[in-house]
Amino acid sequence: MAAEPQAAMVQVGSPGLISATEVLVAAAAFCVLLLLTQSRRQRVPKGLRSPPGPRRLPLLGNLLELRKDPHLVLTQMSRKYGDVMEVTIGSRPVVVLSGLETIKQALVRQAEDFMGRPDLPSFKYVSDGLSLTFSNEWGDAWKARRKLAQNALKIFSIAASPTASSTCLLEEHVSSEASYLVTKFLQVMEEKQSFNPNRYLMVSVANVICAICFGKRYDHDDQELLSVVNMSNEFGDVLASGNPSDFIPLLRYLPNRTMAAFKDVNTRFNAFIQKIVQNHYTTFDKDNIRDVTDSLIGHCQEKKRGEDVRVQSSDESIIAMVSDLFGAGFDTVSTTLSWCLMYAALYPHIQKRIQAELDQTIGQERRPRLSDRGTLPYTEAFILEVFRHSSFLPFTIPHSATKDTVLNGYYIPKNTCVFVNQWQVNHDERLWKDPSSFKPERFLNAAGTDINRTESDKVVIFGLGKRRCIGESIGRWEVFLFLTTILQQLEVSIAPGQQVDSTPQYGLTMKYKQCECFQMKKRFPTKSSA
Ligand code: HEM
Repeated sequence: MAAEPQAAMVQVGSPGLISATEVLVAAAAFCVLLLLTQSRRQRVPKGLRSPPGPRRLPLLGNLLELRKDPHLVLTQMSRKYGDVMEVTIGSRPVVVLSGLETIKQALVRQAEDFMGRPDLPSFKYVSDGLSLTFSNEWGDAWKARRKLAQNALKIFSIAASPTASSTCLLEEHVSSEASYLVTKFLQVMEEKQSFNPNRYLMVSVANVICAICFGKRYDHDDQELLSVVNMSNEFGDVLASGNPSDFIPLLRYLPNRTMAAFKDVNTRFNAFIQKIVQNHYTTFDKDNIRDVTDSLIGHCQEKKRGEDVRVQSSDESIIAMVSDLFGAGFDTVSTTLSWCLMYAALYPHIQKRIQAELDQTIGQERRPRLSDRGTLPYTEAFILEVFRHSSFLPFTIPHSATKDTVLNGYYIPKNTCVFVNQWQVNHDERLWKDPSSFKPERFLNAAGTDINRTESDKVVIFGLGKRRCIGESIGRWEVFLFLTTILQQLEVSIAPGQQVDSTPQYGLTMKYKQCECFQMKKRFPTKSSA
């Protein structure tokens, strides 16, 4: 017997079901959308093509396919459609870039064309739309603000310390936080059989960026700081590439708990930063610039007196810049370190090799220094492999085309949203032998004595080009110093009988499922902590 046609299910006029008018309106809306999509496609200039991509459903586009682990799904699709492909999320076309060479072509060689940010609704909530990172602004004023933030950050982190020229402020902050962290881990181990180190990692790393930006540190039990660092997951869920609420306009008008929670998180986060910045304004002394916040306030006041209106920064934009640096500065570094500890625990033989290198090069008489970088090739190779294998930032923050442009022969109209798949590059079989295996030695030269720079340059985790992370050096240095300080003193393992699930959970930064399953043990009896 033939199946009943779908339309027969619609009981015209009966209460609670779809009325004939509604069916007609829906059909009309569908046709308009279809026409809009068609007209978009017809706008491709003669001789050019739109990027290829999978078939899409009306209204939803490819949303259903991208619901879970979009970085993996898009990697799979790129094998079929190539390094420049187009998917549709809701009704919005998104160009997805894969392949190291294609990504370099877009973000480095055609940097101006691809340096924009899309006007996604969630991005507008961050710092009330003034964020350096998420606002869809990239003109001269924005470039000047990015430079300003970069300079302030450099002066209060990696530039030589004014008190001790052989070191820098970052080294001072990280060394003391890392030593405190080791003591804290050991204290917790005295009370528990096993524990979750990530809470302590997050506070220690947050304290480093707090010291740089605000000139202050918090206690590990400080409730205010804990509530702020705990917001990072809520940020990461909404700001991750492909969040449906950003792409389906209808969802914005429905009661939407994720977006409501996101607004609330932003309000609380802004209030935290605003309070600190206000306090800096009250105690500001132009002859004693204490930290990044002071430096930005000083610049703002100077510009108000000066005539260079083009790069003037408002007080609100200062709060936004500080929020960006603080937000970007702790979640990324603490997530890297939490992956480092997970890999060290999962691969004890690799951990032992790092410790042998540390013992041989540094010994136990002194703590690791930044100047030890370059003398610890295996440790450096391990960190590179953690970046590559976890690819915990699977996509950069979404980009957008700043003008109509052409990439690899494909036409990409102005304002197209662009996803850059870092995970794909770091697992591309064309670039890596056995990409799913965790093997730090892939980054060593044949003699095992140095990093093979050709290999290390293929890892993409900080983005590339004009939007490349402005905290890259700080991030790399912090990870090195925290990790070496921890592994020099402690043996990290998974408690016997405990199950760990190290599957990354999709987000702006991917984390593994938190567990109270780590054990740490002192490697040597206490010696000097010089
Ligand atoms: C391991 C540590 C880190 C990683 C893996 C990382 C990675 C990234 C990535 C992938 C982006 C986006 C690039 C793009 O959209 O193309 C980014 C942007 C950014 N990062 Fe980082 N980051 C790290 C640490 C830091 C630190 C420590 C800071 C500040 C202290 C920082 C500040 C920023 C800022 C302000 C942006 C926005 C740049 C822009 O939009 O122009 N990051 N980072």
